[in-house]
Amino acid sequence: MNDTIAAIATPPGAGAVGIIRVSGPDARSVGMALFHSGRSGFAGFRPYHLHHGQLRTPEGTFVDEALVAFMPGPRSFTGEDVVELHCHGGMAILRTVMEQCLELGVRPAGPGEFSKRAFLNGRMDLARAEAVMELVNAPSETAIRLAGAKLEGHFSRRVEELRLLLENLRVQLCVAVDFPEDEVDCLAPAALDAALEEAGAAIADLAGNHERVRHWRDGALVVLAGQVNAGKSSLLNAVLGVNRAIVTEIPGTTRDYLEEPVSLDGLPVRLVDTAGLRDAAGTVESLGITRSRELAASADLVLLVIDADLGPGAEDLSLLDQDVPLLVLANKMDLVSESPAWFAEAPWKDKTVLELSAKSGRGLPEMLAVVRETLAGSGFPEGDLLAPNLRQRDALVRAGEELTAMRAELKQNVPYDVLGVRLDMACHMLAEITGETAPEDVLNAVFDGFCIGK
Ligand SMILES: Nc1nc2c(c(=O)[nH]1)N(C=O)[C@@H](CNc1ccc(C(=O)N[C@@H](CCC(=O)O)C(=O)O)cc1)CN2
Ligand SMILES: Nc1nc2c(ncn2[C@@H]2O[C@H](COP(=O)(O)OP(=O)(O)OP(=O)(O)O)[C@@H](O)[C@H]2O)c(=O)[nH]1
Ligand SMILES: [Mg+2]
Repeated sequence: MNDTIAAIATPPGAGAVGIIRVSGPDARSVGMALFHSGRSGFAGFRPYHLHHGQLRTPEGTFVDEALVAFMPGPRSFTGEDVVELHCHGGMAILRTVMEQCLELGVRPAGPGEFSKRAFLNGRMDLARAEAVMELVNAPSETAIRLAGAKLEGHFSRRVEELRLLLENLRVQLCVAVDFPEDEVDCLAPAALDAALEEAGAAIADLAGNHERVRHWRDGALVVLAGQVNAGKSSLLNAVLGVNRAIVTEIPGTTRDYLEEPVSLDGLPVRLVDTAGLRDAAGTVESLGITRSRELAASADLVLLVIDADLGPGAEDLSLLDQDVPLLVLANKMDLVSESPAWFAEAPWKDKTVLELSAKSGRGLPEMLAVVRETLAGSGFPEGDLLAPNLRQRDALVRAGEELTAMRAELKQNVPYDVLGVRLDMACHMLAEITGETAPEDVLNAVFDGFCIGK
């Protein structure tokens, strides 16, 4: 933490502007060494101001025209001195500037190292650092809102509340151990059990939000499956409004699956077109079909596409055996004059069968509305804005398990001082969420998942 780090903070590729961030004790001097102001009166960086000038090598060779900002610690993103070099956004330029920084003794930052420094310098707690990354990776507007609430600290505050609740209980437990004869103030087993039940429910509720908002946060996996030639790829194209997938009248056109993000009125969906199912297929196609089946099995919703005119086949029936929500799409309705007879036959008569035509677009909006309704129910759960990520959910679950175990042991008259150990453990798990106490391996696991420059 005593050295100075730098990284390209903007994505690779050409852009209008590309930023290199430098953080650490030498940030200012590195900036000063590279920067040359055009102004005669320039006497050094003014904090939080953008200075216009040139970046040059020590030999005086021009590297780029740039804007440079200096933010002195501790009032900076990392809490250390920070210099930002706002260059032109070209990879060669940014690499050259990076090389100049390294010449000056700066070390290239590892993944998440800026955020890790911000955390270690007390600029933000662990859950908020993770929220920054969740914000960057947010696939939808709703995901932005979820990450935003976390970044603002609402989630951390709720976890803190719960931890204080448990710590308060811990104190009462200690008092009861130390003054067993003082019956008035001592925590009776029934009262302890009730308190544990209440805290456990609150923790479980918060943990449950992870799953409740999953579709909104990550996007639901919706898989187009069914026999060859049913019109799966045509439907993908119709939904996207562009000819993304190859469509031909030849059965077995799609071999590899194809995933595209779609927003259904704000609900993010990962729509996947798969290789059509059939028996007699070549090696490549068979491998594709295996993937189709795997995808259908892991989907949040399968859209079973059936050629309305030809009717379902054995492969379509095989998809019904899976324990996955499924809608039947009777495609090519433009080819039939009325609802085909197979609609009324088992097992199809028990299924939701939506009539549509990828060709004419008929029934498409209705189908998308049903898909959205099936996945999202009544809409975004407003009360569930405090959504733990996987790591945070697991910590909550483990804290909850300690409370459950405590209640069982309480029933078996396990002494309070022994129960106290479990309560300590539950508090510790909650403290790991905000990073109040977090072992090095927890921190590394969190920040290693970040990108370089973050
Ligand atoms: N150019 C640039 N844009 C950026 C960032 C950045 O580092 N650089 N950010 C990086 O992720 C995000 C903004 N997050 C930031 C959070 C805190 C501070 C900061 O300097 N805080 C100080 C001073 C606050 C003030 O004076 O208002 C502080 O909290 O004490 C800067 C950026 C998004 N945009
Ligand atoms: N008339 C009509 N033809 C359609 C419709 N949808 C698709 N087709 C035609 O059906 C044929 C197969 O369409 P695809 O979208 O490639 O079918 P697929 O299910 O992706 O086929 P595979 O990739 O082989 O599994 C093409 O000739 C399409 O033009 C429709 O709604 N009406
Ligand atoms: Mg296809």
